[in-house]
Amino acid sequence: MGKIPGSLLILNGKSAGDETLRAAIALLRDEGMDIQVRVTWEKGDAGRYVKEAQQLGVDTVIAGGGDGTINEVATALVNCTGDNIPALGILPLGTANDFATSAGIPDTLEKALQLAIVGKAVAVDIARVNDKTCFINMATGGFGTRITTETPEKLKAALGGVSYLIHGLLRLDKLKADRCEIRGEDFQWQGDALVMGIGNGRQAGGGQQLCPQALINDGLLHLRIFTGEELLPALLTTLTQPDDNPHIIDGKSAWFEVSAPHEITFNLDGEPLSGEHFRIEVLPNALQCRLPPDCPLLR
Ligand SMILES: Nc1ncnc2c1ncn2[C@@H]1O[C@H](COP(=O)(O)OP(=O)(O)OP(=O)(O)O)[C@@H](O)[C@H]1O
Ligand SMILES: [Mg+2]
Repeated sequence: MGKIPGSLLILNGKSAGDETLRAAIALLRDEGMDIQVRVTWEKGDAGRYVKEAQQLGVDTVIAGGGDGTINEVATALVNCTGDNIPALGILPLGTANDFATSAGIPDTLEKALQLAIVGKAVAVDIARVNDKTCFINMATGGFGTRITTETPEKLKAALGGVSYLIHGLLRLDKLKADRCEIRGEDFQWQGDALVMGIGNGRQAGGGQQLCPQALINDGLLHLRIFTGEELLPALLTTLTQPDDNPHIIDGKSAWFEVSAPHEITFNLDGEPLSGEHFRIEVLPNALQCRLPPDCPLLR
């Protein structure tokens, strides 16, 4: 015990049958690495395994899955108390993998595993909504929300990240702007939002760069609102020419408050949360994460 720092991989059950992963782990174990694996079945499992990981005294908890799995593991790490809190490693095995992709996590399984175990841990921020639910990557509301929450599992499996966009376009008739009011430090806006992204990270919805300047260790959240009366022209121009676009409003703040006269749904790292009022705040340096040295999300 103790000579090589241990890791506990929390693997989303959707990827439990991955033979390449089995082989990669066997290889690392042959090289002397101590890796334990736990498989999730439903929400809540990852949180319990993080507690176990802390009791085991491992140095790293690896989130093996998509943005939702990273979210659950990161949230549980932030809620850990004590001084032997493991660092977060990321093994992208989800559909969109927006956080991992924008953080520059290698896309081969072996390299990602290696980085997750021996990469340098740096302090990163997380965001918390209404003092309860966390997101490490992004909160999206409006149009983007409908895309992700309504994308059926089968379409996701068949098309990967692209399915979010295609599925969204197929449902254009159902989309409408969401009326809301948003406040932050030196920021206030009221109107109809088509899509709004509040980012600790940069991209969501399978590659949509909603907060292209966001950094995960600057103590700030970046906000981008896409506005417009007519949906299709606004959507096409906003996605294709982000600069000097009258339909785009940007903001930056350590916190944002979003209020709507009726229930709106935010999508936090791919998981929905509905309500009429949201206070979203950044928790600076909330956890340690093993990231590539040239990670574009670090300042
Ligand atoms: N064995 C399992 N089978 C199906 N779903 C699971 C299983 N274990 C956990 N989950 C659920 O999977 C969701 C998280 O999935 P995750 O986000 O990691 O993958 P994804 O949605 O395919 O990827 P991405 O978010 O990157 O598109 C959570 O809601 C969690 O409760
Ligand atoms: Mg997900």
